[in-house]
Amino acid sequence: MSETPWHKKLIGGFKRTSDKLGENLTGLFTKSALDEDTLDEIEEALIVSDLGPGMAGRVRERLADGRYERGIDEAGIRQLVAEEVEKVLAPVARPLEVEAFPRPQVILVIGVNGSGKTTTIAKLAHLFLEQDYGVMLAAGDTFRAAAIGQLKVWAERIGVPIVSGPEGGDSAGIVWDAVKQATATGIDVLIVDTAGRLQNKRELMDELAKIRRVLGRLNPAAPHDVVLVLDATTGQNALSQIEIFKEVAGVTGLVMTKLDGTARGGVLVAAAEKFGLPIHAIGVGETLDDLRPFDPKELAGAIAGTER
Ligand SMILES: Nc1nc2c(ncn2[C@@H]2O[C@H](COP(=O)(O)OP(=O)(O)OP(=O)(O)O)[C@@H](O)[C@H]2O)c(=O)[nH]1
Repeated sequence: MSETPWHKKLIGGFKRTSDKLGENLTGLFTKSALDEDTLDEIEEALIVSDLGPGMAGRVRERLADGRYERGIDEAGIRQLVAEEVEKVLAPVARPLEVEAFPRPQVILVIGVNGSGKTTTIAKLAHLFLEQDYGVMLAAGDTFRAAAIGQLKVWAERIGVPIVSGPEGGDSAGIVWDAVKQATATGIDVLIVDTAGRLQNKRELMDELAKIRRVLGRLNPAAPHDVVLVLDATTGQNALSQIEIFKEVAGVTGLVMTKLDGTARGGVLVAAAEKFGLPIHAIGVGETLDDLRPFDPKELAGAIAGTER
């Protein structure tokens, strides 16, 4: 495996998760036969590591199939976990591709405040710029002046145009202007920030529906992507957010952030297993280079702690 800075970051980012897994498994390794009690404890250790009941059950089954009659050590269990995690992540690992025709491809970014939405938009824009695409941002979260200001700062820093309006302005109107401008200037990707007021489901739903109607009038295929940003440090709460946003916004894919700051990285696997939605990228830090599409094998190794 290559020792790129990203690889180091990935391993470092998931260190807390894999350490926690190790902690939960400590004392369970046995050189004698794996009895029912030990299998129960291993299954439990995987569940409290946020990997989800499905994963825990499968690892247990594999351990119980007789092959490990003479026991298994920590490295052996980690290897099994890595294999099972890779099986779950491989089908959902799907980078965002720019393929809309006519351009621009419109990406709505949704998520609760504080999930890392603004930073993720900047990071995505940076990724697309690296691939030589023309990128524009739209400050569709007009609910808070700070959100507009923050996005403007990012736009300036990475050098992309941004369409914004005043606080309390009509977000659908901003999106309309942005699509017009993006089309006129040959932009490839338009990334739209949206309000994250999950507290008021009705308002949020109405606002997103209005944005969709406006977009649809300019291009029936838009929005091409509806990307939900999730904060991994919220653990199981991230799973209920997927449920709600799927209902109100028709989520097409996920980005999970802050995997560096948490021992709850396992929730990424639980989310993949429960919803099967594409996972476009993961965030393992605050800088622009900290968002990357991921390699399922590499990520599985980082989560299970087989790569250090
Ligand atoms: N450690 C870490 N911090 C992150 C990551 N992504 C975002 N953050 C930080 O999380 C905080 C919130 O991120 P924002 O991008 O402002 O989140 P937001 O969802 O737009 O939140 P509002 O601006 O409150 O709507 C910031 O301090 C970011 O630097 C990540 O992958 N890792």
